[in-house]
Amino acid sequence: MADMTTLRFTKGHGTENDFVLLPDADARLTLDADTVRWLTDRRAGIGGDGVIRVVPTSAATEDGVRAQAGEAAWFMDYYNADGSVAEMCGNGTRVFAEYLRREGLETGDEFAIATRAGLRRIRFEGDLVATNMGPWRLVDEQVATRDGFDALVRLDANEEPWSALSIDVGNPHTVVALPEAVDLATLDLTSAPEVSPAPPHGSNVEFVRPLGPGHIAMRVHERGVGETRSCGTGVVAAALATSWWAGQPEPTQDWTVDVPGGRLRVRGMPNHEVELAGPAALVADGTVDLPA
Ligand SMILES: N[C@@H](CCC[C@H](N)C(=O)O)C(=O)O
Repeated sequence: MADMTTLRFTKGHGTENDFVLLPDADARLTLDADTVRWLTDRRAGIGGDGVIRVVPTSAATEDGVRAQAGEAAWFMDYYNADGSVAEMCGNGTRVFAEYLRREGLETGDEFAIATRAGLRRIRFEGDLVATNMGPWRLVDEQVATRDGFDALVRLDANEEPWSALSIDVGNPHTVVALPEAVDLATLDLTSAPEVSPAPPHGSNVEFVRPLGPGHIAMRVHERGVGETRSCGTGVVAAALATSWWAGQPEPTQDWTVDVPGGRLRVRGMPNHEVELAGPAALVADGTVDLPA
């Protein structure tokens, strides 16, 4: 359990991917998996897809995070609902940035935040928050270049697997090109899709349906969570995969990605980087007493 019993929290979401934010300016909070699971429980706790600890970058325990302290004052310490630690969360970056500004911890329209996947640059753009998601890479470039796909995914052991592409955007993703005959809306994502070859650290899995030029719909099964109503890194991976399959390895147009919780924009940037833009909302503040 954490080393204190009453915690302040803020609840926020980005396209209904929802998080419990825990301020920890003094870096006194140690989160274990039980505490995270309890906080994210939608019946017994507060409820959320993940927990974000808001902590000074200089106080992070990981060397790779502390190394970002010169450029980013605050570290987005991210946990999935099952208590596992994740490298990155695209929707989380916007909610985290919105929180930092509301609390006066950052004051400009542009600043950087620290994540386990490296520095992420934030830009406020009207009602939207844009995050430079950094560089991305194909997990198996050789196979992906030759075949367009490098993985197989199935939801049901009795069905034929679907072709997929593995992309790393700071965290692992497997994007499925859904056959036309399959209805995206009625896919059963209640259990984790089977991915082969099995990714060494698991994978978030996205299911994509093209809707028109530069426009796709997506549903996602998140590693460490289950189906969520949005996943920012997943949206980026889905746009990159669709662009790749269309013969455009570096996206030159904006992609609009519809998810059950809303709409996000993906934009190719110089130097093989990609930007994600969308809304961020802080909806509640309170205190919570952790069970003994
Ligand atoms: N919802 C996030 C991704 C959160 C982490 C993910 N479940 C993982 O384990 O990699 C997003 O918006 O990117």
